[in-house]
Amino acid sequence: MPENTMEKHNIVTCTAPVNIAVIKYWGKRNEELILPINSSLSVTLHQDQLKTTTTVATSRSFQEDQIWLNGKEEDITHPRLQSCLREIRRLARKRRNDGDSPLDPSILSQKVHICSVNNFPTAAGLASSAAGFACLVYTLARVFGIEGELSGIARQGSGSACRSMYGGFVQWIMGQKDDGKDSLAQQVEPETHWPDLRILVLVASAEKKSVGSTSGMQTSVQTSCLLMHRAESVVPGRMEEMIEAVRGKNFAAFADLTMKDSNQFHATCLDTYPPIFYLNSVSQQVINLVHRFNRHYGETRLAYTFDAGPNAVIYTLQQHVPEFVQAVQHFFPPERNGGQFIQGLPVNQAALSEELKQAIALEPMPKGISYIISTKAGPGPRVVEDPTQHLIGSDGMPKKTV
Ligand SMILES: Nc1ncnc2c1ncn2[C@@H]1O[C@H](COP(=O)(O)OP(=O)(O)OP(=O)(O)O)[C@@H](O)[C@H]1O
Ligand SMILES: C[C@@](O)(CCOP(=O)(O)OP(=O)(O)O)CC(=O)O
Repeated sequence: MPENTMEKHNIVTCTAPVNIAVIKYWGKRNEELILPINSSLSVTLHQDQLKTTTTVATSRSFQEDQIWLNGKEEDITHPRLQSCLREIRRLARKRRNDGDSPLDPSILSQKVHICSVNNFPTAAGLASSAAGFACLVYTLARVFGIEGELSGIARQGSGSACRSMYGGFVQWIMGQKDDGKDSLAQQVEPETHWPDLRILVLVASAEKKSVGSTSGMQTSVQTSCLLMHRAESVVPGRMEEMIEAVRGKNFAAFADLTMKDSNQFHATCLDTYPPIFYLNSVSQQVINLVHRFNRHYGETRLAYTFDAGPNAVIYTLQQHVPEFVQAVQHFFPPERNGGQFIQGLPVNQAALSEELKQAIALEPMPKGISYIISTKAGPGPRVVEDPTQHLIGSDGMPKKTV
């Protein structure tokens, strides 16, 4: 690498959030463009707890495009990475040709080095592909001087990634066009809209999952008639109801829809042939716990939702968090000397009443849940201004600490 590499390379670092859908995306009508068979809606989680950080550098001295993910070099020829790179370079070229690019035009002929880390387990059903591709597209756009709508490009990395381009409450409108130009994410309400909403990620397993979302939903589209019914006759109405519940901060309506939609998504997995099982016995116990907790109080105080894995994500209001966390600790007793059971936003101590314990009445499952991440709704992708945070060093390679 020549000594003057540093002067010559452009470098930008950004972070992007995870999102957890409350109306699920499952099934594509176009695999290559990643166009869904139904609209979906999610909450963007706060980056103080869960985030991807990505640095992109360009230099005349780089021989080829390269990517390192969590310290390991990955295959840059992956079609979805190629789609994102191609679309960003295409837009950059268009800006240059239109004469409105602020950039040194030579950047368009330069190769990129991309280095990315997730501060949570990759491919464990914690939506790493969503944060990962949102961060990649956002960072590339900054490097290549592109502004404006980017969710349509993030979508081509991973469908759910388009929703991570915005903070707060976000819908992905499925669109109708064959070229996908109208299949975009849109913010419904910002992260400040519902300040007492809390999100708890119950990590049941940080193992890599058995059936990935991409192949799982392909088999579902091919074999499940329940999925088609869901997409055509159930989701359109639910989207409207969910937007209304979010806008009105109606927790009971939000929570009931969230649970029903998660259950229907897992029902379509069971209706897939051969069936796909993402929930395990711990997930089922969490479902029971939530319903019994709600029944005891005669109102919906908690909602669960599960993506393509066994980890439960709980939506609740701030005032119910301490008691729920106590209940989880009681029915899933953690390892004595295990690490911190509750990570993220601090949770106050609470007493667990005998009445509630008896109402829940589950057989305890020791170590069923490894830890809980406590978080809330948060903002969309951000540029990191501090140059010491770059993941790529002055030699153009990932820093040793990455
Ligand atoms: N920081 C990142 N930058 C770029 N790509 C990433 C990043 N993190 C993850 N990915 C890509 O996403 C893949 C994991 O996606 P996968 O859909 O299997 O799991 P998931 O996103 O954790 O779960 P799900 O989306 O089903 O909730 C990785 O193998 C990698 O290709
Ligand atoms: C269950 C889900 O999390 C599925 C996410 O699927 P992906 O976005 O990971 O799939 P691809 O588009 O094939 O990359 C539901 C959701 O996030 O809406």
